[in-house]
Amino acid sequence: MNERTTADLENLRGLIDGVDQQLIHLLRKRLDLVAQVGAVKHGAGLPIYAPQREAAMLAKRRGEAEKMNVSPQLIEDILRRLMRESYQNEKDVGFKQVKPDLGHVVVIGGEGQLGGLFSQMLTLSGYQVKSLDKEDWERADSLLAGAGLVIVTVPIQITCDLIATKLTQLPKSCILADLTSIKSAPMTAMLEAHSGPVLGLHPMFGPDVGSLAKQVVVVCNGRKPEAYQWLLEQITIWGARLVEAEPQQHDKSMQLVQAMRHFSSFVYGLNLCKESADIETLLQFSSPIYRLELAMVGRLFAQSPELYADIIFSQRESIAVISDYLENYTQALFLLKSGDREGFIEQFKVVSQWFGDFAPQFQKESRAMLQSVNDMKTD
Ligand SMILES: O=C(O)C(=O)C[C@]1(C(=O)O)C=C[C@@H](O)C=C1
Repeated sequence: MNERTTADLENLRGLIDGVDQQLIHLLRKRLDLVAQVGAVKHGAGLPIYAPQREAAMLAKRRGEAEKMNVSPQLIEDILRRLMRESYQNEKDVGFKQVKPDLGHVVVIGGEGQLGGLFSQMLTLSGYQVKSLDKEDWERADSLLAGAGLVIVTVPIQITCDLIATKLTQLPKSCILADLTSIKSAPMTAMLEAHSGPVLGLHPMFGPDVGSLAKQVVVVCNGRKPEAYQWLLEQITIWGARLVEAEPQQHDKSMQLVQAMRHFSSFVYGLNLCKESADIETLLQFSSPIYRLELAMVGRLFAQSPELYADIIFSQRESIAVISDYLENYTQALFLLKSGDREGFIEQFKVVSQWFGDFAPQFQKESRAMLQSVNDMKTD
């Protein structure tokens, strides 16, 4: 680089630094305003996530950006990232307490990760939360006495047994709820053990989400829904979206969404391990989609094996779903072994048609994800 080029670059980079510094000031200003919005919402009991406001704001900013020859997608990406920050910050202000006269809440398994998250959200909403874990059963009677809500969030294999043996003497008006990732068996157990209000919940997210904004919670109505409407409202104020489902319908979907998905990720990892694949090399040659896929599989093995075993082994019906997958794999492999390229293309077209409009929609969504993966690269 000659001296002139160096000087020009230095000058321009100095100006860019100035603009970026102004951005930081603007971000600070926005965060302060969002904190004020958070306080107003907290007072009024309004949900942290305001989809209509977001849609209207994004549409306006996109239009304004376009007029100034700035990519509309760029401003949308930036604002979406900023709003993620808003959810996090608004959460820390706390939430309106929908049911101040509830009495205390007992979270059975409160020291677990998901139990901890719900305990935190309830505490941020002004409830008195007591945790009942393995070592606390001796004092269970005193912990449970006068409870307005009991939430069960223990490993799946012990959930039903625990409900049936330990939760038969709850106060009549107490709400009994669970967060188990299957719903039929725990719902039956809860309805048998307790004659008061019963509610099945399945949070469709892991405990590491920063906030509940936009996250989905599946709701299975058990008994006396009028008694627990406040809890559903409370969860909505935390920003989550509620999706009602019948327990059987939910469990059937979970065989595909969870058991089959996690099982095939497990086998993917197992295969890489048995093939002694060199991850460093794989990453070196990886396209963003491969890196993302590897990250999705790899993240499984950073978590608890017991948790995944519980999810995969929780429904015997999953075996049929996973066996079907194996059958389809075998048939597809046969196409390859027999050199049936035409057969493969035929099958591909059938599946494309079946995906319909979702295929291009998923392509668009994944493009944004892949670009983020690429942005994260540092070497
Ligand atoms: O306007 C609000 O209600 C806000 O909470 C602020 C804000 C934002 O960051 O602009 C954040 C979350 C909402 O979903 C919508 C917008």
